[in-house]
Amino acid sequence: MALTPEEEPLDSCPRLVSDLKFPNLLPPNPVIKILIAFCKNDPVFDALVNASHRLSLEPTFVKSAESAIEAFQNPSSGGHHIIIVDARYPRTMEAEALGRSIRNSKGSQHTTMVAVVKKSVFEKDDTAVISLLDVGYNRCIIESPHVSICSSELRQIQHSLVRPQNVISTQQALYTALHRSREAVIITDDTLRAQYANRASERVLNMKLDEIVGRSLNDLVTADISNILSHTSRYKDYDGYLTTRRKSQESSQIHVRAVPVSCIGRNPTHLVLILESSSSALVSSNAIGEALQTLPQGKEVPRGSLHSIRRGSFDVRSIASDGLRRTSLAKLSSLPLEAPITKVLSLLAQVQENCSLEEAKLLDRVMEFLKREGLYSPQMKEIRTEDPVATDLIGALLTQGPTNILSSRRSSNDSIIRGGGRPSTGSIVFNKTKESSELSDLLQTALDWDFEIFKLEELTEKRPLVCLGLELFRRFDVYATFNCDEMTFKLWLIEMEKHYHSENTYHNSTHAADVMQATAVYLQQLSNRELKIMDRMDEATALIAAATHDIDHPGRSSAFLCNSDSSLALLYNDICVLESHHAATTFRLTLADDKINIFKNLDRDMYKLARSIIVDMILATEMTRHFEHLAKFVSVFGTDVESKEPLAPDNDDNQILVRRMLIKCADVSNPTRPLKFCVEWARRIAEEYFMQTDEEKRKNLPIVMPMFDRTTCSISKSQIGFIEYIIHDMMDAWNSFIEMPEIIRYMEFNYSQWKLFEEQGINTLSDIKRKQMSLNEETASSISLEEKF
Ligand SMILES: Nc1ncnc2c1ncn2[C@@H]1O[C@@H]2COP(=O)(O)O[C@H]2[C@H]1O
Repeated sequence: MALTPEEEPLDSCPRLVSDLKFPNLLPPNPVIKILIAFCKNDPVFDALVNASHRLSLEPTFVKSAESAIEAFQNPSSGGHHIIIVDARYPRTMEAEALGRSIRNSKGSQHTTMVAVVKKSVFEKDDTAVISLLDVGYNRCIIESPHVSICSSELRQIQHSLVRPQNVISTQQALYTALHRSREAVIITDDTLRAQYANRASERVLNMKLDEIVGRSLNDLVTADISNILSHTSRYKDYDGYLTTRRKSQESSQIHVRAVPVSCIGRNPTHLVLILESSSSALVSSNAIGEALQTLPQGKEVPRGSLHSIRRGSFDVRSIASDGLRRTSLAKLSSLPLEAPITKVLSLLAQVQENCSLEEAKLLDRVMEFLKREGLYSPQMKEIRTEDPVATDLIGALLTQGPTNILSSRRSSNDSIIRGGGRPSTGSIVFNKTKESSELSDLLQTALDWDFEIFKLEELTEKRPLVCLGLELFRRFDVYATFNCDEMTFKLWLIEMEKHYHSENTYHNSTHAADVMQATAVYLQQLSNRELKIMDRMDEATALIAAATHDIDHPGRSSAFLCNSDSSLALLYNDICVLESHHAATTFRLTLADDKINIFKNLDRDMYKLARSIIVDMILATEMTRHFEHLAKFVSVFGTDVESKEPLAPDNDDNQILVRRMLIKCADVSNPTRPLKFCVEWARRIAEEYFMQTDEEKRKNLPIVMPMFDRTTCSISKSQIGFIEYIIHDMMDAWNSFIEMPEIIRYMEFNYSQWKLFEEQGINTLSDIKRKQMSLNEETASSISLEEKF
């Protein structure tokens, strides 16, 4: 039968260590090295040498105190387990001085020092022996010329002194492990006074180590200590929650596991406390944290392996590894709960274990931010603009839901809700003469960035969407991709355009046609690049989304709809009201009539795909998530214009980012168009904003953008702010992806012109109109903008 390590004879297992119940950390270097410092080779010396050979020790011999110190301190010696010094002749070998020097040398704390003394020393009195012990010798032995006596002495020294020292020496490695441990560990005596604390406990308790060690647990946490002791004195682990007494911070809940340990005797002499605060929990899912809070507190748990001691950690697997918790959390742990952000938090928690207290505090703050909603959404206060018009505009664009009543003005007029503008139901009959050659000439330029959108509006009597749509759908093979005839698309476009409100100055079908045209130019540019970024289905769905992205827009913002308790705001719970309505209207109208159902020939999977792309793209035009979309795009594709090799979207997530960015850039492309278009769009949006403010005043509603008052507003300033805060960075990022430097050139030129206008006092709508007339004259006399750059 195999013997257990404890039962094996010591000689056959020289590295065995007494009766520790945990797996031993084996001492290094099983060969025991012995340094024998004897000034002369007499029979006593010979007997010791023979005995050390008999015990397979590795001896080194020196003849003086100096050479003994040198040999001991020599790094190549690798350290000696035993030093035997001849203390019989103090004049030739100063044993006490040598002992002192050795003990003062680095690395001697685990070396056993033995002095050989004359028999007469023992017989007289023990003062000489005590002096030797006092300077650091562990043992004094009587000189003997007999090998067997020396061998017996050495064997006893080896067992009673060297081996325990070897075991103790390995504690250094265990303390290092403990000190670097992720979990906070505090070891207290049996009265719960801290005797040891590792580095992680600094973070959990927010105290320095020297403030923790020596303190009673009562001073460190709020806890019913008697409750803990009542468990641990009966050799039961305690498992529960304590509240920290954090310095200059709010106190927080920590999970504690107290494990009683007995170092001497039968009763616990120490308690090992394993602490974990919520911020360093490995699994930061709130669901799990809450689940834990609901578990029984201060529960007695069976004593067990090291594995079960680790249960204090919020690691799902270790939590689920024991009794009650296994049953209650088994389901949770088997669910795919880990989100990417959870992994990030977990990695940061790991970093936190090995950093300074200051760094750990900073990481705590970082982790708090990461746990918040809307990671990419800037808070309004972080956008600093001196100009109130820009503040108004950017604030309104980035804010969802009803206007904060405290931050807006109200007029005194009492009135009720404004209904959405009624879509015109007139059928589309083009003026044959206008439609003819001029129109077809214009459509030839359908993919030019300086496409004359307002000329198309005029030629089509404010119905540009159908004409341009048919042209672009043809160019991008949309009919083939959807396996659907041109007539269905024509009827569909007519129906969609009918649901744009022609009375809106900005959000009408000309804006839809303009966004669709920008989308087409971007698609064309992407397909010109070597990279296969968009397939035919991507192109078709992008054009369709652009055509309908503002359908049935009431000419008022979502905030207005929320403030006026409109039915749409009620339907969509004040969330993403308009964009949800545009997407829903697109599908509701399209599916309602087979004659216009452009999806009718797609199989179910294709239809689902097309629908999800279109809905996602329309929703992406919602401005409250502008910075989120932009930041995600930049984080994947960067903004390095110099980089010649654009990154291809290599997965579905990245493909989505490109589509969203594409429609967003098309939606607000007006500041990147030639100046005369840019100015006209600015005039149109300003007029729409003014109408909203007029109505808000009339109806005593909160005023979403108080600065957009037709009597006082500076349109130039609003455009400067819009370009600075919304357009500039987005177009930079987009240009670096698709390489269309003209959008940057136009944007920069337009920006400089708005600055000039502002200096010249060109601010109001009538100022802008006058400016437009002069711009048109300039164009007529063919002064190209390019020449002006
Ligand atoms: N030139 C501009 N000046 C100010 N705001 C603009 C301009 N162009 C677009 N916008 C705003 O940006 C928004 C983008 O989404 P919407 O089309 O819903 O509504 C648009 C306007 O509110």
